[in-house]
Amino acid sequence: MAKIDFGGVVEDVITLEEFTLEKAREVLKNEVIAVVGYGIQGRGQSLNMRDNGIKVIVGEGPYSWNQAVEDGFVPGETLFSPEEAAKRATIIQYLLSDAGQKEMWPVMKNCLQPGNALYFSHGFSIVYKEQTGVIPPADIDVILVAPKGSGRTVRTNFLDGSGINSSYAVFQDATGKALERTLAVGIAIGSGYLFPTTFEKEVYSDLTGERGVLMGCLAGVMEAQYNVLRRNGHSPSEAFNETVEELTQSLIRLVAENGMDWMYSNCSATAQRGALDWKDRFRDAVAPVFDALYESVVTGKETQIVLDAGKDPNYREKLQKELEVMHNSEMWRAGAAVRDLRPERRKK
Ligand SMILES: NC(=O)C1=CN([C@@H]2O[C@H](COP(=O)(O)OP(=O)(O)OC[C@H]3O[C@@H](n4cnc5c(N)ncnc54)[C@H](O)[C@@H]3O)[C@@H](O)[C@H]2O)C=CC1
Ligand SMILES: CC(=O)[C@](C)(O)C(=O)O
Ligand SMILES: [Mg+2]
Ligand SMILES: [Mg+2]
Repeated sequence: MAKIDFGGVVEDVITLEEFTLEKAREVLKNEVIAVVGYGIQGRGQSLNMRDNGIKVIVGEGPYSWNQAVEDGFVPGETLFSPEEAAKRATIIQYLLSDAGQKEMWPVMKNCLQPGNALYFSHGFSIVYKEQTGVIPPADIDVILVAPKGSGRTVRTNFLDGSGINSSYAVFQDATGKALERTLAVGIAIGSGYLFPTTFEKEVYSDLTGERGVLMGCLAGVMEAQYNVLRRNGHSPSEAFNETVEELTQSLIRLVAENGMDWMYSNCSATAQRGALDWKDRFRDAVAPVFDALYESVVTGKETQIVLDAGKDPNYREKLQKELEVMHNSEMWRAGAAVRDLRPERRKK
């Protein structure tokens, strides 16, 4: 394992150089991998494995069956019902939605043979077992590889050669081969490197991150700034440009490239002075919200909300409506018009 110094803390990382794709193929050569759930992650991970020369079958219900067929999975050969796929496999990648994993568990647990590996991309089902009832038998491996990105990017980064990083963990090692299997599948699904975690650490950090900076907080602070500009007489295009477009088209790219101070040092002295002065005020204003969020994650309130929502047969429809409200808001309609004006889009 490579030892990498992360800001003064030395951590282990598995790189592609030490666990090569050839090694992953060797480890997996006698395994049959079933991806159960052809959603955003299931699709990205199974297509990458197939392209990497790994034997993979898909288990899916009516929801994304046609998508799997379109992607070249053949009913009765490489595409089955979730139950049938799980029965045929030695490594079962359980990639139904987290609520779906709970619902299907009574069926799924009867499909598992001694020596199988049950694989997750999230610690949800295992860590919140009191809520989900997902308690695997003792004679199988229970492993995790969690790509740190959308399943859509798991696929597009693979196709453009950039890869994605993932965390990995072993919860239960029944065969003595759990770690080797984990790393092999991690590389096979297209991870550029893998860093160790536990199921618990993964789920706590993931639920916090997506509710926080990555999605919830991001959308919230953008709305707040857009609204203040609009209330003070700025046009939608000006408010959107100053809140979102400049971030995604310019400044966040500099952060991605070389860090926050790099972005700051490529902005004006005026901007730097003000941003440095306001940064701590924003940090301190949201800190209590982040404390409340972490608490809500650890106590299981967040996962319970997700599971309760999943029980509602009309939930998908309701979720779609909520996203439509966002889509149809002035801010994001202004955004669509701004995006259409990007020079590279107008050329097409
Ligand atoms: N979406 C993402 O990019 C990421 C997802 N994950 C994790 O990967 C796993 C899969 O997530 P997604 O791909 O987002 O899932 P998803 O929400 O797209 O659902 C995947 C599939 O589950 C099936 N499904 C949903 N509810 C079901 C039910 N009640 N019974 C039977 N099947 C049902 C559907 O057929 C769907 O195709 C989850 O554990 C998630 O937390 C991890 C990293 C990122
Ligand atoms: C993409 C990802 O890793 C998330 C945001 O945690 C998720 O989709 O659950
Ligand atoms: Mg995540
Ligand atoms: Mg997540």
